[in-house]
Amino acid sequence: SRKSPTREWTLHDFDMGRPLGKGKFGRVYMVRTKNPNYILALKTLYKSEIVQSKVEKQIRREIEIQQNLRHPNVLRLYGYFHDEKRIFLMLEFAGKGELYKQLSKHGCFTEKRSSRYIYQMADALIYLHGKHVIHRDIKPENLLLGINGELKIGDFGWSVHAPGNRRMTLCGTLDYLPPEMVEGKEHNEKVDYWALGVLTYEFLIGNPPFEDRSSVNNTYRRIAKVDLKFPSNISAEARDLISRLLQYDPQSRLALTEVLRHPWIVKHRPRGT
Ligand SMILES: O=C(O)Cn1ncc2ncnc(NCCc3cnc(NC(=O)Nc4cccc(Cl)c4)s3)c21
Repeated sequence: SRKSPTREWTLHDFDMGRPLGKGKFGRVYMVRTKNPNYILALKTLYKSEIVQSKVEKQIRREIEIQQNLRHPNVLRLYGYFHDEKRIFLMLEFAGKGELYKQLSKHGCFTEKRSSRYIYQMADALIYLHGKHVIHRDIKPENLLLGINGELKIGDFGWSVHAPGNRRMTLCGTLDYLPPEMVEGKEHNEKVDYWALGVLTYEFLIGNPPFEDRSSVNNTYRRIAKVDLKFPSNISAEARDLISRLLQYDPQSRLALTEVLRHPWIVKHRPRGT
């Protein structure tokens, strides 16, 4: 009895596998559908916690947005269902797990590995922005790796349809916020361009460019000032790309199509592509 994507799913449709990790709102399990045997990741979210944290609207928006996305570097959300206590997100299983675990294990990535990830990010962002979706929460913690090491953007918990200017209850790291959001101004998809620059920096150096572990206010100040410094071992091309993305003025940030053609990206592409 193949389930049509729209028919109600229940927990009985799955064989439970190993836990993959636990997030703030619940655990993620590797599961398998019964017939046919299809592997996926089941994220459980407790309704009580969602209500307490007032994120029910965000979850609804995430489900509405992510169910319509189809891109090799965007984690699929196949569907969802709920029981009296929990909501379950049926997600594509990312075979190589969380990218940030690799980043903390290695400290930082090589220029070749970083460049290939940034190419995939730019390609996915062109797709998302083409559908007027701003991710707004690009950071290593929200990136996963598919079975062949390909990057998958997950967790659209903060994504919105452009343009957004909702005051973000700032939870989690500020390191990826652009000046316009730090200053509470209206923002558009160019916030993802800035985050791509921060991500490139963090892949290569191992920490984000404006980090100040001692004070949140200093991080704000360094972002608003674009107080950008590079260690000496970063190639000139990498510095060039990062500097063209970390521009104070959103309109001056390098177009994503230009990122795909940037020398630092092209030189590390697999041969013949
Ligand atoms: O789980 C791991 O620890 C790692 N892991 N390993 C492999 C693997 N394969 C797939 N998915 C994984 N993890 C789930 C990634 C997510 C995708 N989408 C999400 N959405 C969300 O959390 N939304 C959300 C929650 C609470 C509030 C709000 Cl506002 C929004 S979480 C995997």
